[in-house]
Amino acid sequence: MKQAEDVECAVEAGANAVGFVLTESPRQVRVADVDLLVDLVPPGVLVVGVFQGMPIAQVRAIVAGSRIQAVQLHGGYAQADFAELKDLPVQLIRATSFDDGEQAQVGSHGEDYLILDSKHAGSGQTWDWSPLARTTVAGQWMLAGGLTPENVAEAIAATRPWGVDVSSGVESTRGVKDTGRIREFLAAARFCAG
Ligand SMILES: O=C(O)c1ccccc1NCC(=O)[C@H](O)[C@H](O)COP(=O)(O)O
Repeated sequence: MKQAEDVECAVEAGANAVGFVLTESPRQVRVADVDLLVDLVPPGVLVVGVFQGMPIAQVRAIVAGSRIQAVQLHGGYAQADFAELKDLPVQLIRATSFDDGEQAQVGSHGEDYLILDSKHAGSGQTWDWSPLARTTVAGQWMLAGGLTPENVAEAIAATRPWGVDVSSGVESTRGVKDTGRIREFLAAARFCAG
């Protein structure tokens, strides 16, 4: 999220977490801006910093000097990278793509949460979730990748995730969030959660 009104909308609509992309992207936010936006996030809603391809020492330096409460690492971060952050007072989220037959395991890299995503983070591309319907992934894992207000209920019913994560599906154009779609997405997802 980049705009105050988007953060406020997500919080009001019942999001459990809000994410800030700190990696090169049309959605990138400066660390200083995250610090301002965090003031809009009440206790109980997790403030997530999203990273990809950044050396772990740099991730660590950014996180240590911020009010980020959880670090979401996309792509090829190794177990050793997660270990580098273990002493920080943050939760760790590992985001990876899922291939049929793979043993997806929450915590295998030392993470607290796992995101099963498309091969292209933040692209809005859907992927074949059907193998997940035949697999039990234990623990706190989230489905992501091409979710929208229109398909999130079906995706939850098919894969039974612990949570869901969305970016493109609640935008009007790439990098521009749409508060109406944020509300619609959260209403649909929360309805499924019961
Ligand atoms: O959003 C980005 O530009 C981005 C860049 C680099 C790493 C991660 C990024 N975003 C992550 C996400 O938006 C979500 O966690 C996830 O990939 C789902 O994205 P989407 O398919 O757009 O809903």
